[in-house]
Amino acid sequence: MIQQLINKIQKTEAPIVVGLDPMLDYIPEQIKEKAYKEKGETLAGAAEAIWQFNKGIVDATYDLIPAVKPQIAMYEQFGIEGLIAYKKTIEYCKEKGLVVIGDIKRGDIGSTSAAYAVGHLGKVTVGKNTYKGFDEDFATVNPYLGSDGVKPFIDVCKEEKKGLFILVKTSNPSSGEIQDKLVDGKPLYELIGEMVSEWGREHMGDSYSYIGAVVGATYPEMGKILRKLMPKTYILVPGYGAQGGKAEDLVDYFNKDGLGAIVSSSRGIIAAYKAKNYEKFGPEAYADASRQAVIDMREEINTALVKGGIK
Ligand SMILES: O=c1ccn([C@@H]2O[C@H](COP(=O)(O)O)[C@@H](O)[C@H]2O)c(=O)[nH]1
Repeated sequence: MIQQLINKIQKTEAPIVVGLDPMLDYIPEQIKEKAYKEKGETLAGAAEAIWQFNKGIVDATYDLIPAVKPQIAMYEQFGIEGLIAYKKTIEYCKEKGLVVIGDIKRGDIGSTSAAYAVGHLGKVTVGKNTYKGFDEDFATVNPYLGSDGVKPFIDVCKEEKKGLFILVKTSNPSSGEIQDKLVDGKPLYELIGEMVSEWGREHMGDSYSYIGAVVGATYPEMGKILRKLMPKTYILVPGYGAQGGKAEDLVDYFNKDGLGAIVSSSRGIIAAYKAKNYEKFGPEAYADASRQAVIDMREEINTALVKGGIK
């Protein structure tokens, strides 16, 4: 799957993931009204609204991008109905040829991680039958329970030819409270980066490992260090746009081959119609605003890569 992701990045010339984080506040009134008319102001109504909203965005952007990253929390808040919308979104994105990165941030003791891995990336056996649960292509994993929490995900990825992005240095303001603490004289995120690189060495695709890392766009100095520490690791870079990450800060997350990083933006794309730059589109044309925001993000990143001597 890592090579498929790379091929799509090269084909679209867009090292970009669109984050599908459909908060009700971002969904235009006409979509919510229709969904509530059909299913009421209920969890089912909310789930219908987020599904229709996602569908509009995917239809408007799928030809420009390699991948999407649905954030499971935005669906889980609506209970089972929300999870059905999550699954429908995954299936639809795959039909459209997109790679799906499930932002699930799981990780637990070994036996529980194994169940998460099966449910999201693998197959479960029921009597004589086997079923795929959510069936994302990649999942995000929290490694802070240690290797027994990560290994079950790696085993399923090997079996299913899928991949992971393991949290190394997250984009949020307080990530340093834990992740920057010195352990044996080194920041914890560097130690985790070394572990991810080591796991990746044993699980290589053609040129990059299918065991990737998450490094936030909001910490470019650390991104530069981690790029060198994990040369064969694909880096998922959240925090672009709404959290303040800028294209010119991201050049050092890439390798000289122009690959090695994929930048994620959620609110900056899906709620673009609410931003000043795109307000001319209005809520009716929210999906066109998202399309324009993807085109602009691609241009910003590629221009920064050219200026930085990467492309
Ligand atoms: O370090 C991390 C890891 C994951 N995320 C997730 O990415 C999106 C960011 O949304 P924006 O609207 O583009 O800010 C969201 O789903 C986070 O849970 C992250 O931000 N930082």
